[in-house]
Amino acid sequence: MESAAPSAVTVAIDGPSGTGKSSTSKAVAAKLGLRYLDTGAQYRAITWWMITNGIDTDDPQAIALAAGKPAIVSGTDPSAPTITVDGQDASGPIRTQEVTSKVSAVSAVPEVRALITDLQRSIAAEAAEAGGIVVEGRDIGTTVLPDADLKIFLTASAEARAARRSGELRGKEAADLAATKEALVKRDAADSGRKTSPLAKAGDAVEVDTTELTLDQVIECVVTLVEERRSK
Ligand SMILES: Nc1ncnc2c1ncn2[C@@H]1O[C@H](COP(=O)(O)OP(=O)(O)O)[C@@H](O)[C@H]1O
Ligand SMILES: Nc1ccn([C@@H]2O[C@H](COP(=O)(O)OP(=O)(O)O)[C@@H](O)[C@H]2O)c(=O)n1
Repeated sequence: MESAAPSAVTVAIDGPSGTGKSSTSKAVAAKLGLRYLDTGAQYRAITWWMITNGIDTDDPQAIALAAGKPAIVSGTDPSAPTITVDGQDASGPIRTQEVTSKVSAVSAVPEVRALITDLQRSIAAEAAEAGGIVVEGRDIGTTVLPDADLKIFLTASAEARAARRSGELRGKEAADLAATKEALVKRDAADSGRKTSPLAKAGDAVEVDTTELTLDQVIECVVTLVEERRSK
């Protein structure tokens, strides 16, 4: 007799920058045949659109008024995730230091969060019909998908996270370790301190400290947690 296909599963992975959310989520989704959504990329995309359209990113009212204008589309194949804004590939421009330094201000605007949250929920609902999804961000377990089957909250020391990030930047945009750490801690504080759905661990999330773990160990840990959840 053929074994039944595994039931659909929705996994929420949250945590601050550099804890390994993207790398882990992509690998776990690929291994388990799930879709993958990088919600940070969506906030970066709307920020990039604001900058290129001359909207003052220090003006929440101007951001709120413009928030509905760009069409942001995420491709959810974990082996080749994509992000477009008004049909244009935005995967490169959303990773610049300028976008990184402005994204917390844009993502704190409630109108932006409401629009992007709706988008995320519809992507997750569609994926639930096709095996499931790993969604990574800051407020997935607390706000976007409070009924997710499994919630993970990744942490790591600021030192480890800065070292990982500056390793990525080397040769591209010069950034020393101290400056990277300072920018990262500042962004954590902004994301954790905002009023509307701040970066936070959901009460029912499993916390995994990745400071002393390799990426492969983190992936294995999350795959095991998903499989345990699926077998219940
Ligand atoms: N456990 C780990 N040990 C060492 N490096 C890691 C680990 N997890 C992720 N990385 C590396 O750190 C960088 C940031 O990881 P990423 O997945 O983008 O984090 P996040 O999405 O949480 O910001 C990447 O270069 C990634 O390869
Ligand atoms: N669910 C989410 C995801 C990201 N964000 C915002 O988007 C920014 C960029 O997220 P990201 O996941 O690309 O950041 P990194 O972890 O890659 O540095 C964060 O600093 C938050 O301001 C958010 O507010 N809510």
